Amino acid sequence: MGCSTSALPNSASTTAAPGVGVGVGIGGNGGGPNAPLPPLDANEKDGSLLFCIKLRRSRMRRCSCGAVTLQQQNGDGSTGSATCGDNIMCNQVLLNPQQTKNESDYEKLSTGKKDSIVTVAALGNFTHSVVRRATGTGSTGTSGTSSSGGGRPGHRKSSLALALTPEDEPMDVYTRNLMDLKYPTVLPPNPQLKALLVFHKSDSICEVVTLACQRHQLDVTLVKSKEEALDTLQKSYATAQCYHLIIIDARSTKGLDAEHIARTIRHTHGHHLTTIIAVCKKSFFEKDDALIALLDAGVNRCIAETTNLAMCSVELKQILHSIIRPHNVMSTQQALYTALHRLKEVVLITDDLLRIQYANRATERLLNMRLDEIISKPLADIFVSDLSTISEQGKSIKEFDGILTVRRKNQEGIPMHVRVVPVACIGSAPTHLIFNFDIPGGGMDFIATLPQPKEAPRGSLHSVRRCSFDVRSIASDGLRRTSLAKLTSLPLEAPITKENCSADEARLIDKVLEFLKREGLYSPQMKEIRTDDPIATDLIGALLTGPSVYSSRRSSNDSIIRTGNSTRTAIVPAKMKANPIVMELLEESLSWDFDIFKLEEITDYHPLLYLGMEMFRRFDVFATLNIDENVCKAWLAVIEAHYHKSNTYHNSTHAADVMQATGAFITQLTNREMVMDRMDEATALIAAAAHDVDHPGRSSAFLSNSNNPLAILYNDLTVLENHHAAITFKLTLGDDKINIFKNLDKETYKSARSTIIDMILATEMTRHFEHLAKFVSVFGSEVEPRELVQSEEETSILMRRMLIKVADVSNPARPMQYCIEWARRIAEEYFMQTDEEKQRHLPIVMPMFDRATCSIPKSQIGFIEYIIQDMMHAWDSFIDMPQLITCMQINYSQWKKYDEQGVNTLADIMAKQPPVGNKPSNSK
Ligand SMILES: Nc1ncnc2c1ncn2[C@@H]1O[C@@H]2COP(=O)(O)O[C@H]2[C@H]1O
Repeated sequence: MGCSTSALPNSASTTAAPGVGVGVGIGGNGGGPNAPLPPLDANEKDGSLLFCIKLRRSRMRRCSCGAVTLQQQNGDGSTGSATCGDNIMCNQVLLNPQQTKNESDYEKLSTGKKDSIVTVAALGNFTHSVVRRATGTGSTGTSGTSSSGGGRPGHRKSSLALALTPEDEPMDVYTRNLMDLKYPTVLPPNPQLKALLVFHKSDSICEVVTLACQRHQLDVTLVKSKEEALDTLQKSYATAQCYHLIIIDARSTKGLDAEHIARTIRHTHGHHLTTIIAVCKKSFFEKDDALIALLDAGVNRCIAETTNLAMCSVELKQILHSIIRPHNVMSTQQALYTALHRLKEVVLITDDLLRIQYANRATERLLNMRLDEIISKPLADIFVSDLSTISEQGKSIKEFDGILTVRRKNQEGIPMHVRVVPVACIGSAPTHLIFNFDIPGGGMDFIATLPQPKEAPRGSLHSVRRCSFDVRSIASDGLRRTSLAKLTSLPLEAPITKENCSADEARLIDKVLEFLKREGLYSPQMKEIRTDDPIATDLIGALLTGPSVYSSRRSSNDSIIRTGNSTRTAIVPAKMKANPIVMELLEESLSWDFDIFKLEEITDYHPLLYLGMEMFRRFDVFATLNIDENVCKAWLAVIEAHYHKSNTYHNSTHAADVMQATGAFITQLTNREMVMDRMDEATALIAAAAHDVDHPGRSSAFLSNSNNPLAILYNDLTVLENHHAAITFKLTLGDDKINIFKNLDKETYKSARSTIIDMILATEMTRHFEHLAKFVSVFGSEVEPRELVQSEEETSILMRRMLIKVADVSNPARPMQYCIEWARRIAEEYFMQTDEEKQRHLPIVMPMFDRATCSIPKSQIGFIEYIIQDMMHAWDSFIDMPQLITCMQINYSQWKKYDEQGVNTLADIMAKQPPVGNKPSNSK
């Protein structure tokens, strides 16, 4: 007789009968009473499998961490307690707290007669030796039996069932079938294990350790110093390899400082789950201080030196089973946490006292708070509703399901459908409560940070909700239905249109159109520039036209670009977080009415550094690039230092402003479930931060007209943007301390670089209409985007280009007070260019931008009408940010009013403004 075993993989069901005979059955395949254990397959070796095990109670003990472990059967027949291996996961755990279905498991174990036998279903990494020790059977004494009835034909049997001798007492049977396993686990990785041996010299001990590793098929690398060890680890990290086991010679501090090495490794990124073993002198085990110091430094286990290969091999085997394998299992938690974090649904976990222990990204968005503002807070702080029912139900392990009102940071209350699931991680009382939020009716509109104007007609947000970023479906679904009319009515068209033709011909024409589009046939004359409006003509002409217009004019050999000064020193404020005013302001850093000028002021003209770090943090850029925060900080500081403070407009505040808009757009895209992946977000933010770096405060046309070396270098083509992109990479790659890309693998780096360059080049205004028209024709078309462009990647490129373009010139769509300040800054910069052109007798690129005569309102009206308006409508239709349109319209009306009132000069306009730094009037 024996146990019937599970019919399905990774699970077991038992129907153990009283008085079962000695038996070890695997997969329900009958073995004779003395049949040897069949070998475990790969899954069984490394996976977390459900085992059905019958055990004598007296051989079990409860470990201090709450798990039930085995009592070991020593070779001499005595028993010893199985210990809780490394305080992370119990050694030879039979039932660990997370794996028990309910508390009765433990009760059954602890209350039955001392020597009765229980059958437990345990999820773990058991091996034959563990099982043998559990049952007290040696390799010869075990025999396999299994019931024939338990397994379903056709299914792989992977559970291991054990039973004790027939003379054992009747069993207090606890039966568990596979359905009891409520939550499936993620199978851990099953890698080829690699060991790094750090031995000062290759003596006999080192040799034995090496042989023992090889005996267990470990791939061994031997190094002789701390530096070599760290270098090897660094290299392995960069090539996505890893060492699972590091064995350090700790016998003497003369050769190697094992404690220091262990501590350094433990603090190195990616090594929190690496198993570190110290080989110590036997004498160390007589007093504990040296060993404890090693363990405190992060060593998992200290083993005694030996020249006996068998002993060393057994020791290593134990380490493989009891530490490395559980570590592998634990590493899979990262996958679960990532899934949880990326979930669109709001998930929040509290402890039993309702203090928040975990919140995913969706929670941050819902509450409009950062993680560090959420974690550890009492739940009552974020709920308006009374939580006593939840507490009560939680205590009695009952789920709660009801409507509660949650309070966002701005005190706005939102009624939410909340489900609360209590979980007991240790013992029987719930230790944690899992909160899952829904909006009644399913809407997610609460996430919008600014009020939506009533007049903006919108399709339901549901219509554009997607599980992942899929530009094609966005275009074919929400965008097309809600805003197609608006988009297609834009005065932008492909050069050829299809009329009166068959569907096949139309498709062919579309293909041809796309081909033509890529040849850059969209031209600046797509919108006629009114000749009676000289300011608009000047500005728009200068922005949209390439250098040829001016190339025939006279030039000068002077250069305005300061060359040879590529290593500006960047000052990184030591304690960025220390300034509470900055921190408070940055809390709003994703709002469209964010006050960038105040940030400029309170950071002493380092807005890019502060805003940049905030954006990098909010969008997990450190993790995405696998880079230390300090490298990012240094990078931002250097990039910021290469923006020219003397420019009134193209300085680091503009870069920070564009980065802020980029962050706001990414958030809005995510809110509408058009999710960019993490690398897309990171590259977009990097491109935004660097897109105008080292801008000389003069236009490309000016550089061409003045024979500036950059214009010569880039043949008058896209001069500034080429320079911004090139210097970004020159600076970044030129100094390891700021190289934010250094940990990316080759392919990822290549792709990130190409995206960043493409985005920076897209900010060039001479191709403005080309980019806009492509965007509109792809995202506003009746035709599926896939038929218009070659790949999803191309569609995504069009979207990213438009994102940075809109961010770059979003100032006319900012709240009025900011819009006016930006207009002042750009006008001042244009005036300075005109001043210099006059002074140096260069062609005057925008004669109307003369400080003595210029009408600022007219220039802004022209800029909005010709450049901004269509683009904002197209972008708003795509991402649904009606506040862009609202602000733009208010600003436009204001410029019109100023124009009518004859308020023209900068001085007139500024006299009418409240000082910047106060909240704008049209932001809410
Ligand atoms: N408010 C504005 N008024 C006029 N021109 C602007 C305004 N904002 C941006 N621009 C121009 O648009 C250009 C976009 O690319 P750049 O940042 O290189 O340079 C910018 C300015 O020349």
